[in-house]
Amino acid sequence: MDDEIVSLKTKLLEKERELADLKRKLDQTEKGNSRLTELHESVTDLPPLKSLTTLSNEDIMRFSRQLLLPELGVPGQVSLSNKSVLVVGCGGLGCPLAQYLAAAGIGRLGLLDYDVVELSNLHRQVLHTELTLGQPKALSAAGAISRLNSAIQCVPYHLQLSRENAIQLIQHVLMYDIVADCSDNVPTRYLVNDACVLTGKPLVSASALRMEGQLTVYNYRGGPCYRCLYPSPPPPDTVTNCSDGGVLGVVPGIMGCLQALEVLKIASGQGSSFEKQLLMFDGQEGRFRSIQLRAKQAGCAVCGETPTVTQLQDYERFCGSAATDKCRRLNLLTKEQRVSVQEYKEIVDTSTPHVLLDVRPKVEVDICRLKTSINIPLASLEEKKSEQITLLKDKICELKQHGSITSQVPVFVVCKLGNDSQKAVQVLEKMSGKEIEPVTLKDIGGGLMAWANKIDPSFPQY
Ligand SMILES: Nc1ncnc2c1ncn2[C@@H]1O[C@H](COP(=O)(O)OP(=O)(O)OP(=O)(O)O)[C@@H](O)[C@H]1O
Ligand SMILES: [Zn+2]
Repeated sequence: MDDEIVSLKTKLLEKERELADLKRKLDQTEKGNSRLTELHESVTDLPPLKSLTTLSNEDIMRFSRQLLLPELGVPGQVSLSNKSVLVVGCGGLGCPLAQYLAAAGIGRLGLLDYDVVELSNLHRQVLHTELTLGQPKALSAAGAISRLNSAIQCVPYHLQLSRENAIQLIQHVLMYDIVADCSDNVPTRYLVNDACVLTGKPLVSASALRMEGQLTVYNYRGGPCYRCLYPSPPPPDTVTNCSDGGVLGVVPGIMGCLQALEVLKIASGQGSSFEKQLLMFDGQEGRFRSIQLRAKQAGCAVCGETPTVTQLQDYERFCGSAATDKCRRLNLLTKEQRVSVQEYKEIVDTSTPHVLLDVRPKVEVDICRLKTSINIPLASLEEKKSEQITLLKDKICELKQHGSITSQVPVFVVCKLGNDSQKAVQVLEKMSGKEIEPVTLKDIGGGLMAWANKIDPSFPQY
């Protein structure tokens, strides 16, 4: 009976989570759509980008150092001031990109982001500050940009780019000339690509993770689009983002600056160096490499000769993952194999003998850990590293020797968010009764961040 109640409660919790996710999505779309309408009503008041042909004395003074470049000169600078750029994502790439475009005198900047500024953003998202924590990133970035150059038109969009609003945003009302993809998830990359192909805009795209970065210009002067190179999305669980893999702030800084350089070259009429090339930066080695990309594909679903994608799609379904990097939640186990953090707290409070296995990489364990845990990173478990497995064997042995457990030892597995720990339970299930003694395995749902949120507010979040 008790089991049935626990299982029903777990089911209810899962459904409540799903419902909360759906509500969040609905809320975002509704807010996004109404904001877009409001915004477009307000931006119709913006003066059209002037078809300037000369520079004012103030412009000459402000831009004097770049005006001296024969590659730019007065015609290039005038061209910049007549161009508009939509920046998708005001994070690690979008901040430096927007900063340099504004400083260089681009005519109009659209700054789009659905998220708000968090403390963990400040090491790399250099337009945001301690004073703008909690503010929408689009507004925080717009404030910083306007302080840098009040002459440019800066349009903040605090909303999620979606299939419903992308074409309208890029093509109608304000008409952006160039789009820069500074987002951090695969569905948004396909969405921005398709929207650029359907509206005929060049797309300057970059990414950064850990110590590495990449940059390409898509859909420009006969070059390939993103889909020409990646016709189908990668499996969702092979994609790592900054909050999982980490990133050194200066790496997106470098990539965002390179993106700005290509945007400025396109906007000033010099063309780009990367419409058929992929630039790769390795910050550890301090090395840049550039490789030739495969050409535009006649059979490409969106830019090919007989396209099948003629309007925007459901990209989350296409990619099998959310268009944000916030809520990737795997569901690999049965409810019997999982406990909530509250249930685990009871195990601790009642001093029930058990092993707590933390499967995060060592760098993360060095940041914070639960005192009683032992650490075997998921990768070591998967590789069955004997040294590490011995740690677990010894711990199981210890519990048995103390005589506190006569049946199978319960092993609770934890990680940061409750995804890797599920994979670890699957690996350990196969080892139980073979490489290790038979054990009862339970995953701690939501991981240490759920522990910090729901049980112990003094536990660090990262
Ligand atoms: N579809 C989208 N519409 C609007 N903004 C988006 C969309 N997809 C991603 N973004 C934004 O792009 C930015 C990507 O930047 P970055 O990865 O540096 O930031 P982050 O998501 O805050 O980082 P972290 O992973 O550390 O939390 C984020 O601010 C995110 O909100
Ligand atoms: Zn294509």
